[in-house]
Amino acid sequence: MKALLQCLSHSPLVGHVDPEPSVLNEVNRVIRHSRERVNAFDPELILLFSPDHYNGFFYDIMPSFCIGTSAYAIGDFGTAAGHLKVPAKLSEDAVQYVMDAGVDVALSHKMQVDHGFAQPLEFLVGHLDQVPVIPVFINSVAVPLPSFQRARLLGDALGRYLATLNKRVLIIGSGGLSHQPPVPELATADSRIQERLLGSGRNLPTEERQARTQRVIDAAHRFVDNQNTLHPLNPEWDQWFLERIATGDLMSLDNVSNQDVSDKAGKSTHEVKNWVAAAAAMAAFGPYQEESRYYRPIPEWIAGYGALTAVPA
Ligand SMILES: O=C(O)CCc1cccc(O)c1O
Ligand SMILES: [Fe+2]
Repeated sequence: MKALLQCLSHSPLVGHVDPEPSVLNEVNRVIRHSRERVNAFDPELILLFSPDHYNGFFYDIMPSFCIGTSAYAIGDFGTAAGHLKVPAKLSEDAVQYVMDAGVDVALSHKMQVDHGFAQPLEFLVGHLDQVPVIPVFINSVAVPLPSFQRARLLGDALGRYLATLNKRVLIIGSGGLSHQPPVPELATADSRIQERLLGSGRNLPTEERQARTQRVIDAAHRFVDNQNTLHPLNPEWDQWFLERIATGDLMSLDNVSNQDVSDKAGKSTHEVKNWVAAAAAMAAFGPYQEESRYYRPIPEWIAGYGALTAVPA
């Protein structure tokens, strides 16, 4: 087997605001099962699609997509900090391949990433530097956003690139599903936060980092008490989306409009484009089939929380 697809929601609230033990145990079993699956597959290379939450990408220059030849995780919310093990030459070749395929992806020789990248690596392989990983950023919060179709085409091009390498590749899509945590927006932020979104947030002083973390934690507690304090989770939308990914029905997602997703499922739901890109990359190896699926709305984590594993058909 040449490729394994693992899509997984992330939330930095894991360990900070947890659901009741029965739910937490259930999710931990799902994650453990996925980790065992990954371990059995024994990947030689990981292709990791993830968003960022104004920790590494800002409005000074905001690309739709970016591939890193080197990446450093900041360790927000207590997630793993440090350098990812990035195969620089393969990442750079991937950029060229994707450009030749018609998707003008950005490149970073010094990519700063957050829990979106670190959490799935921790959960699925244990460490940031365990297995070589090509990190791919998809802008999922800073409007204007790329479309579902472009995310699919990015994934397809990267999948075709990977298929030339003749390696066992684990393809990870990190993020989603329906959710809208309190991420600031440039249009409505006060001038201090605007400065942050324009780039000064790249290296937040400790107290500001703590305040930012606490603000999200407080919002999660309020959301658990009253699910109208943020955009409600949307299990129906999530299930519909999961079915599209599970069945490889990716083209039909091309017609999903960004406005519709924000309205129905919340503004951070665009993170699911990382699942779309990952699934498209998997499909470049040939037809795939779902192996396992999990879903549960978890207000404590401000997340429609899902996991989906697929293997070649
Ligand atoms: O870092 C932030 O400010 C937002 C964090 C955040 C919260 C809940 C679910 C997520 O998927 C997420 O990324
Ligand atoms: Fe996120």
